Amino acid sequence: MKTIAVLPAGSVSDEAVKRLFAIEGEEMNWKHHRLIADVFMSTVNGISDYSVVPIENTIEGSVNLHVDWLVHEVDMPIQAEWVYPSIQNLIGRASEAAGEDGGLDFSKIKKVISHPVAIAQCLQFLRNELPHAEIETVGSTSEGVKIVKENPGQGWAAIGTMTAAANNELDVLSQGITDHDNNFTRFLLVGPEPFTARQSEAQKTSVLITLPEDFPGALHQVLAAFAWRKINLSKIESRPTKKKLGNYYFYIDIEMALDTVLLPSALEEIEALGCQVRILGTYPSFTYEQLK
Ligand SMILES: O=C(O)C(=O)Cc1ccccc1
Repeated sequence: MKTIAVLPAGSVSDEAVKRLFAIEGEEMNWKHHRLIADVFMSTVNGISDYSVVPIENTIEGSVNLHVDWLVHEVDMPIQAEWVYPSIQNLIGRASEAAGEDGGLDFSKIKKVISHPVAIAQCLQFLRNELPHAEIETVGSTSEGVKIVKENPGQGWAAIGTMTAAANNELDVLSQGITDHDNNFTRFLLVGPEPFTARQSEAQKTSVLITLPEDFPGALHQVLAAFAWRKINLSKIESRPTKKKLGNYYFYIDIEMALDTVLLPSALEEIEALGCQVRILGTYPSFTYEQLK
């Protein structure tokens, strides 16, 4: 039985990983952690086999804190990626937000608590509907819902999943409040062993490339090494190396497994240019449709 470290029950991550492992005959042991740092450390310390990391969102783009953990704090390969919709809801007590006319009056909600990514997904809603409310960030959406549950009578609300609302016996004050439809999150499964519970034709490899200093056109040559081999890149993003202001590495997702001849030769060519190449993993990629 595999042990999986993930944010608390009822979080988007928890719902998402249960979808990935909804396979007949697979039994899992879940370890819930309040903070993403502890989710990572659980596998680093050998307590869990895999950690679940929300890495990118349709609205927000990369979750930089999580990318940085993956790159700077731990050295664990990515073993799978999958996509899961993140549907957010305003959760609280209808009795605390009751208007004079019997409907809901959001002006009675004094504070909204949630994960920063969930707040970012609902900014317009918050601006339009609860402009007066204080915003508080916590380690996960489900933690916010739990805090609301434990503090009745305060006029507090949380942004979270329907599962978290049900788990905590709270009311859904507004359903589906993200500013854009089609709001999906890409999750990574990281850990020492390959993920073999499901197969996918789509394979990806993620690498970090650091360019040599004082080499005009280096990025162009890196991209050329992929381009002339017709290797598809699905993402390229620069992030600070944290060593010196203005120094960056490139985080690149390649739509190909590392076992094909083409990709190792492209990476060799890039190293020959004087670039540093670090492989973050080569792994299967699952769409939401594949997991339904
Ligand atoms: O806080 C959660 O529920 C998470 O799993 C992190 C998150 C938050 C918002 C969108 C996707 C993941």
